[in-house]
Amino acid sequence: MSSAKGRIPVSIITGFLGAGKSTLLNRILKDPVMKDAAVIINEFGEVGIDHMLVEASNDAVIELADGCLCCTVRGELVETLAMLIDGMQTGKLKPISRVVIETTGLADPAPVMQSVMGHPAISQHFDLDGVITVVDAVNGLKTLEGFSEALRQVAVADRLILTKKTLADDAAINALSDRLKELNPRAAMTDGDSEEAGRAAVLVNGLYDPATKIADVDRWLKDEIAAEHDLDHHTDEHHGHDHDHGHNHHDGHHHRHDVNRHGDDIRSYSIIHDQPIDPMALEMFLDILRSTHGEKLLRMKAVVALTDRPDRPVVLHGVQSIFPQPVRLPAWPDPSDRRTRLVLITKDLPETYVRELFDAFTGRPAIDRPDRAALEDNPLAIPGLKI
Ligand SMILES: Nc1nc2c(ncn2[C@@H]2O[C@H](COP(=O)(O)OP(=O)(O)OP(=O)(O)O)[C@@H](O)[C@H]2O)c(=O)[nH]1
Repeated sequence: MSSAKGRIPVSIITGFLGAGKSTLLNRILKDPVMKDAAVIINEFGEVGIDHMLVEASNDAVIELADGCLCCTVRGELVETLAMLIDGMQTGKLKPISRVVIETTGLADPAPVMQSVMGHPAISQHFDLDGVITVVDAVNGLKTLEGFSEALRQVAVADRLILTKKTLADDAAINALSDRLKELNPRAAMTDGDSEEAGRAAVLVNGLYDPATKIADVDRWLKDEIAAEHDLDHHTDEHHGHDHDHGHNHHDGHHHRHDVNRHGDDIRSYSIIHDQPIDPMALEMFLDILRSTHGEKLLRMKAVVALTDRPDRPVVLHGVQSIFPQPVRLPAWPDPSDRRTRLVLITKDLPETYVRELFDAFTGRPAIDRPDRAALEDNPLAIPGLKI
């Protein structure tokens, strides 16, 4: 298992065409903290002018040995990241504190996230810190209705930044905010006009505080925040599946979030389990989920208690079928809360299917459901697999 020590956080700034990504990036680059950051403008091979619009200030750029000032690169992201590692290892580049990638407006962020997380050589050096999605208050709602890329950008975000609020009326802003909370109740929401939006701190959304390298599971999973939202709006939707774990933050731990009203089926929910899990059972659960429905798994984050070392939780995250090597934490960040917590964002994948699969492997019996032994024998035995 890998550790976070010495790894470089990578932030992805995404958002639909014209939402304000470059404007935001320009502001953030003025933060002195960004002086050792590398910026990659991901053009996906298109001829783009975005890189010319980023006013890289002297403080915010990496000096390459050949005198090239700004690491503004088009082309393959993996090659670019590999080039950064090579540059640092050979001393041609000074150490980079952070990488920021700005995607094109039409990008599905998943391949960008996978480039950071899925490549063995790259994921050894870089950690996906988070996805920051810029949403335009004027056009955001329409864009979400018309473009699946925009939906995905919002669904996988760790933070949403709402721009152009001065150009929109309150009713439109409220409608958009509600929709964003439905699609992604766990994302932190930042006002694009605020001072905060222009600070490098908005890029910090990962498991580790880059300064201390200490894991902040609560901030990363944000399941408690989402739970409040769920309880506010969907108190009648909990199904009878809760576990007694001795915490009283909220009554139920399985949060159904129905966002079907626009015809999409993006859901965000968490699974909580209070007993340590057999590592093999976890592996089988993930293997089946990935191999049968990987493309529907927009994002997953988890902290898991395993039976082999229940005192040292394992952290994992994944995008579609790509899961980097899990990280073993030295200890539980909050020793009073040793529950396994999985947060999933899925598209067209019924929540009950994921729950039943998890329950089958973690040994919670049910009369009408195959258990782990039956699934290992025949993974197709799980009901709903043919969805
Ligand atoms: N009023 C207002 N205008 C904004 C704001 N953010 C961006 N803009 C304007 O919106 C336009 C598009 O902004 P960009 O930063 O280029 O947007 P982008 O997302 O990088 O655009 P693409 O790269 O084309 O996808 C520009 O004219 C900006 O000046 C904002 O918060 N308020």
